[in-house]
Amino acid sequence: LLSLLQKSSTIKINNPFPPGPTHIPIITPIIWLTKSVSQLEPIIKQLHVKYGPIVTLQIGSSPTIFINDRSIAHQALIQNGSIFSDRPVNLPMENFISKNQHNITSASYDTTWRILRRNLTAEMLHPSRVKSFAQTRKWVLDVLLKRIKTNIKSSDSIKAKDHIQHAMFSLLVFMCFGQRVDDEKLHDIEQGERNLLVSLKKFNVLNFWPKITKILFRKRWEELLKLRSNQEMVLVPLIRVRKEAKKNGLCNDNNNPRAYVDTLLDLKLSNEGQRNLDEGEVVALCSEFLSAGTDTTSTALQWIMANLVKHPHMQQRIVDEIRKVMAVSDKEEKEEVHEEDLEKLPYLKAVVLESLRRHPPTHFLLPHAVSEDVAFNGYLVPKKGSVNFMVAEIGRDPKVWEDPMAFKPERFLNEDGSQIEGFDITGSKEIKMMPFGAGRRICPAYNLGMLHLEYFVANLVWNFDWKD
Ligand code: HEM
Repeated sequence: LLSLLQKSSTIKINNPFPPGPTHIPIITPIIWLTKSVSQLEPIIKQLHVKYGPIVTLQIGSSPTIFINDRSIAHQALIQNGSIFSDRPVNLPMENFISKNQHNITSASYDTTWRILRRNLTAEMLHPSRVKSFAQTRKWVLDVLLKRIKTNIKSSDSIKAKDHIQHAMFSLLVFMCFGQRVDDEKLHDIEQGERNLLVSLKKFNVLNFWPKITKILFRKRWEELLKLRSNQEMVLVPLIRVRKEAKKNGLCNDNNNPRAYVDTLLDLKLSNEGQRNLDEGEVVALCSEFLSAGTDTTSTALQWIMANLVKHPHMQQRIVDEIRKVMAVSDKEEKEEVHEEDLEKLPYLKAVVLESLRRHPPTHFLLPHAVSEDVAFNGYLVPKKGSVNFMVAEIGRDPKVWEDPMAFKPERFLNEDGSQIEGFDITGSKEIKMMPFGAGRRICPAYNLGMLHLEYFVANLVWNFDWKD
């Protein structure tokens, strides 16, 4: 199964596409295009059973290759990372939203991507920067606990999902714009983001011959323009407020940590004549920050809490672990589990990891692409097309995980309850699960994501008993 990666003009002639279902031009590509990701997933699983670990589906105008084997994923993303780290060319409507791929998620694997990604990792995700938002996390936690308490007073049951989403969104909005916004504004921002994301599929038709379809489907095109301008109407004032504050030297003290938008306003694109980002590009990057960081974390948090409701003894074990670390006999004695305490809570971490393995919030990565046509495991992976990885399947490989469908945090612990040494969530030596991806395009915020999950889960179980 050794990957023989050839790069030559004979590749196309000598290597077929990976196998897949019969392709009937125009008809099957459109059928696949109309399916949502959740409709496609079971179909692709079946294709893997029939054809093996690498399959092709012709979705729309280009082939989409799916890989469900962890070793082959490692070969692609780590061993051949420099080739498999591109993104497919954006469809015209995606380009419209991402400002011509001027954001991290959709940028080609090139200098612009490097500049934007380095800005995020160095300026926001460096441990010292993450620490500067500890007060913000505490504030968000307080609001979350208060909202749940108020909810409990007025009703027997709570809809945890709404509270969790609200918390994650307000946290990311603060990190992005450096200010607390009221609930009404928060709602407007969230709606603006969600409406664009949810309705993207509806605008698919505009990707084909846009010049013509924009006229034929004029209403739809106008609707997209409206959604984009609504988003700008909400985000631009927040950006301008920060611009003014920066001019007046009001940003960047201890109570006012450097926000993501500050870093974007300072950023210079060295590959484009040292120009600054324009306002539309700042909007696109802020929007990416909010959408990449909120739904993923809040979905993961909901899965963890659901598992703790289902397994009360695990919830109790976390509470006992916290009690020991905080050296208190009763929950009521100390309200907050501090961030510094988290590293002393191996069982908590094991629960979080097990939930990310068993219920990764995204079942696929973002689509990857190769930077040139390559022969990979005897197949052609064409430059024009995309490659994706079955994240959920890979984390449930029975060759790595005994009884893979069972929820067993102990997998991540030694017999004595301590953390197993050397488990690497980034998969650089070996991929055993990949909730954050792997390789050069791995989620740059995987440490921040883990911190958010551990901090909020610890405090949610410390403050309340969660029951069905
Ligand atoms: C539990 C939380 C999170 C999970 C499970 C998660 C998962 C992922 C996954 C699977 C990818 C795709 C990797 C690929 O295509 O190979 C990704 C990319 C990304 N994530 Fe996250 N993420 C989380 C939190 C966050 C947060 C909090 C932020 C920002 C503050 C963030 C920012 C990004 C960005 C910018 C990318 C694009 C990276 C690139 O294309 O180079 N993520 N994430």
